[in-house]
Amino acid sequence: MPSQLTAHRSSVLTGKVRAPGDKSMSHRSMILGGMASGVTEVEGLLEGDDVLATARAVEAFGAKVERTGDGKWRIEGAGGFTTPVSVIDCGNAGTGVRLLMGAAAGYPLTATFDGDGSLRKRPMKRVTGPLADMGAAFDWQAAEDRLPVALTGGTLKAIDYVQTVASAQVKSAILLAGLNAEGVTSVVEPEKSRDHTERMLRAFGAEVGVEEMGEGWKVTLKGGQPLTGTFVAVPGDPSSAAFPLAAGLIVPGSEVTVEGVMLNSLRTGLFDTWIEMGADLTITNRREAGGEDVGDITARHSTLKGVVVPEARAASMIDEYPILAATAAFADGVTVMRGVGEMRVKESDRISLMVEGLRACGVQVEEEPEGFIVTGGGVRGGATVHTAHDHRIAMSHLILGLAAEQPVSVDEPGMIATSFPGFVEMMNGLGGRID
Ligand SMILES: O=C(O)C1=C[C@@H](OP(=O)(O)O)[C@@H](O)[C@H](O)C1
Ligand SMILES: C=C(OP(=O)(O)O)C(=O)O
Repeated sequence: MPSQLTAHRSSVLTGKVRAPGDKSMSHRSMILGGMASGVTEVEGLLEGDDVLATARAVEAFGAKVERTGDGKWRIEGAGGFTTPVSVIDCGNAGTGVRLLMGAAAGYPLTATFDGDGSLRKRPMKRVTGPLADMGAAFDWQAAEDRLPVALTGGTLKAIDYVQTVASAQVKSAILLAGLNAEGVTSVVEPEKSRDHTERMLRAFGAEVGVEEMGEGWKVTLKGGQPLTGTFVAVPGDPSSAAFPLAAGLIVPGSEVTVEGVMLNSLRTGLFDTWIEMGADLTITNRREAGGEDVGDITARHSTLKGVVVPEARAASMIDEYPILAATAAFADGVTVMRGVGEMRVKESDRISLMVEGLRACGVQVEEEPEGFIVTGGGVRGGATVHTAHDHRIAMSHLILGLAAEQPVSVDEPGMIATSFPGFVEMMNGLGGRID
């Protein structure tokens, strides 16, 4: 991958593509496969750097992990994790490290978790706090709340945990630890976050309870339930499908179809928002695959208008605000994105980097502590955008560049491979010009 990539104004994008496998489900299939007894076969796994780091981690914890074909993996779990011989390096993946810490906490082992420069800046206490309440011990190696950290797991007690901000990573870490805790663990969320852990736990043979509570829910899990290896078919990632679809919406004359996209309603907030903005987005061939709703999505070039995104929708599209902001730059009027303070603790401070990048491209943007407001109406481009090691910041600005007046460049494009290997080839195959 070159040290910089540049997107040029492109004429028309057309064609059908398949999104890479869902990142959330791919991490979970590896981790649950490693915790389970017996063989788990996975199809459609996202072979991005984040998930490959999780695969290596699961192997280090004692499972046999083998690639058997394109996106096809076989995991032979040992029915639990054992002490690894070296540091567990989770690379760039918040999901990987947080879920792995939860999974590891319930076994009698010691492990040190680390990650790259971006992951070392992200808060970990949101997960280690509740895990410590359950009985795990944490020793911060450099600074409190930051990787690297050494975990000592063992006998855990169930907790009842009430989240203030909905986070699937926190919920999942607690549930995975709860699997090996004494008693019934519960997690209450103010709004519903993605439920892939709950669904996959059931597929591996565990019972998971769900009780509706206002806008959110309470998830319960009894400790001591064994997991048995199973078959997991991973559908296409809606968070990745968002990029070619966005290009279809903003490049005049375009029609882009992404096939096999997961349509779990806890992941589709962006598509709802685009439709409210007037996007010509159609879903066909709805079906069920791998325990999830799946469909093909077609995006045609559209005249978009600005909207106020409901704050309650944040959890269902938290990773999609950067690409929403890029499309909002081409809309008529103002798009208001609030209640998204969590964006500041992702691979980068995504609010501040989107504000900086869009402004450099001539877009009017206002920054708020927990959100940002984009005034659309055309994009000049003609800038090199700093991505701070963040794949979604890089891809969002490259898509913006396909419809901007002047080219848009991004630094550190190698990070795109964490979630979307083949992104550039896919976009160019549709008729885009990224080089
Ligand atoms: O559980 C998951 O797979 C994820 C949860 C989200 O994070 P939070 O739980 O921190 O909101 C999301 O941003 C991340 O990309 C994937
Ligand atoms: C936030 C993301 O991932 P993670 O938290 O796993 O690093 C993302 O992919 O946008």
